[in-house]
Amino acid sequence: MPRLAFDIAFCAQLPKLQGTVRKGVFDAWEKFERLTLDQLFKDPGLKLESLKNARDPHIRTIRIDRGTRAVVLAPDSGDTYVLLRVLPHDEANSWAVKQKASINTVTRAVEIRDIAVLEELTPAYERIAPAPEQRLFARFSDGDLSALGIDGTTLRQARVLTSLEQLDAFAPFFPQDQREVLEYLAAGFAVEDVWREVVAVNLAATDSTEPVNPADYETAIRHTRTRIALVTGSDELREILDKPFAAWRVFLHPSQHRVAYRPSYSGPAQVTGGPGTGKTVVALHRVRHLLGHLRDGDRILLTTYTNALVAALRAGLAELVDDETLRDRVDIMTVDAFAGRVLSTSRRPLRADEEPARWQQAARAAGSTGSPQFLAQEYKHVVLAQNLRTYEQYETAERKGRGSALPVAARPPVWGAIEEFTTRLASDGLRTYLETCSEAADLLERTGPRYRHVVIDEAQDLHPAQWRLLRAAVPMRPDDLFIAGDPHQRIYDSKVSLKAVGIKVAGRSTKMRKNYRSTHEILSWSTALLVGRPFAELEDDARHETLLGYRSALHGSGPEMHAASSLEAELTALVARVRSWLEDGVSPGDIGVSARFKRTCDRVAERLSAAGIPAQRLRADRPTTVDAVNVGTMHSFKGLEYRCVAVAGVHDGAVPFPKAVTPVDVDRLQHEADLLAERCLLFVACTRARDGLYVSWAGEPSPFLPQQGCEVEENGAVP
Ligand SMILES: Nc1ncnc2c1ncn2[C@@H]1O[C@H](COP(=O)(O)OP(=O)(O)OP(=O)(O)O)[C@@H](O)[C@H]1O
Repeated sequence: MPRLAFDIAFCAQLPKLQGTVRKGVFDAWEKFERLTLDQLFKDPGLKLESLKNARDPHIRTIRIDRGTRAVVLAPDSGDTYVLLRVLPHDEANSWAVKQKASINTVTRAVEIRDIAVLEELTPAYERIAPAPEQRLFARFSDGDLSALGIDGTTLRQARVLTSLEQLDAFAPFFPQDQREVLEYLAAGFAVEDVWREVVAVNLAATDSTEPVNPADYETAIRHTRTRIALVTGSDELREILDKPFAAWRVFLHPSQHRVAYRPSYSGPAQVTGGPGTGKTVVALHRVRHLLGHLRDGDRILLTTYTNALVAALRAGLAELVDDETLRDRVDIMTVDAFAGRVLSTSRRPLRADEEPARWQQAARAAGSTGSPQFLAQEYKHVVLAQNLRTYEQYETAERKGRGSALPVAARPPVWGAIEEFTTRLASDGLRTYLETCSEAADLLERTGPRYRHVVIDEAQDLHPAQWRLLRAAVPMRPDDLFIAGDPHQRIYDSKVSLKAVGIKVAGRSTKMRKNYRSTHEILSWSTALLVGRPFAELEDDARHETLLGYRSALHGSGPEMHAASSLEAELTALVARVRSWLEDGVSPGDIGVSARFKRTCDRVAERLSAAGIPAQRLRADRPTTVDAVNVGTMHSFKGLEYRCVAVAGVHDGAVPFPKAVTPVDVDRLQHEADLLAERCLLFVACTRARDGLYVSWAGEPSPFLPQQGCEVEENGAVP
């Protein structure tokens, strides 16, 4: 019986396709289910056409609706066809004639390459290439490359390349598995690592050790589980077409699948990786896996840093686990909310803006000369972080990570101020979030854990007191903690390693390197914001994390910069940018605008609304809306994503925000950590973008932005 399968590149197009086109795809799939191959070829509605001048006779097109066609792989053998792309009529034809399908004899998967473009590019690059020994892949032998699945044609083409930029130019046209191998090698990985990271994970999706038959597409399509979805029923297809989120459910990359669905980990496990590498997706799948093995009475805590992310996780889990009773066995909340629930306290959490005055009072009462900022940091980063309860403990405590000297003789008044601060809070019916976490951890350490598994997303910003609480929430057993995080996205001032809080993940840690969210152009620009800065690992702060091999398979236009002469002019240009995204068919809910300050966000939302563009401030319980542009601070954008993102107000004096950076004379190390956190904040805001990124400022640009080296143009655009 014929079948129509779907290529992952088509799924990536889905969010942008009109409803009528999706319906056309559904109808076409149904015809494949109903008709014989012979009938399909004769069907007047489908028009399964071969193409004149096609580089590969197996690449054909079918009609989807008036003016739209799908390009399909229609092999000679077997009766499974693969829908590769859906495009306007002429574009579909001109793309289709240039493509060639083949079966990778090492990974056993089907690959598609733009053979016409590759053949056109190669001689031009060959002419300007230096001597062979100076080229990009000179250090790899033909044998090594062939063992990794590079075929003769790709080998000739790859051999002319001399730089990463040239590889980037070729990459979108190369066959998919071979492209990945070349990108890993170019990023500095050894042949064995590439085998393990790319080839072996793809092979894991196959079930055969027989020699590969390069003409047997039926088998190869089944083996291409990382890129081709075989849809089993109309409900499944409807779900994929209606909820793009469902698409990655089908296409969980083998490296993600391996981590999420490993039957069991002997202890805490960790997944790290740059923005958009699917850490949240993996964490959600892990919850799904654990749900399948829960014993009676067992529960799971799925926790993260902000309320907006809680809402996103809740929505994500609902997409992934249909059974409501099963979902009810997962508590999804922030760590702070969990602490509040454990303590069931009626004390009100202290607001950040109330803190300095209270520290001032406490210092005065205790005769301490420490500034409110110094005392607050001492309490947070030394006392609470090390869980110090008595002056004797504090007197001898190491102040690791602090950049200010505090001789033992100077400690009594500091301790006095801290005691004064906490006592006054309690008597006024107040509490700090971290104090609550610490007290909740004490309680659980006494009364025992509440969960069988704890899964943590955005783990990089958690404080040691929060870690102590999570550790106490689950017994030390296999599969106790599953941790997802990225040290490059630390935007708060806690810098703690898992090792320091006694959580050992050695041997159970995986790093994701492939970004599924942003285009290569957005990603490389954003990554450059962090280049050259040291990032301590989440696992062990004595070791450094890198973004080596971090890459995106998606291509698109690069970020746009806009320099304005005043805030008014900046807002006018921003409104125009948002309007042009809308005119290009982007829906309002797919657009996010972020800024460093709430007041800038208010101005942006007002200006958009005044221009007749629906705009809404992000709310903790509703991270995105479908019918309005989402406007929020850079902090509130953590963990979210939008098709198009504008980051406004990126001027000197705002990014970094001086008040968020501890002065050097208060604490040198904290000063550096705060500056880095501000830099990461800009990185986080920019990496929320999938297809379009726009960054603007008025006056002097943020020193974090790459040098613009130009005057503000009349229209403000930076060339
Ligand atoms: N295997 C996959 N194939 C296609 N898309 C994927 C895949 N895995 C994840 N995605 C998509 O990539 C995007 C980023 O995923 P996710 O939010 O899990 O990344 P993350 O690593 O948690 O990001 P961040 O750290 O920036 O918050 C999402 O849109 C997700 O649906």
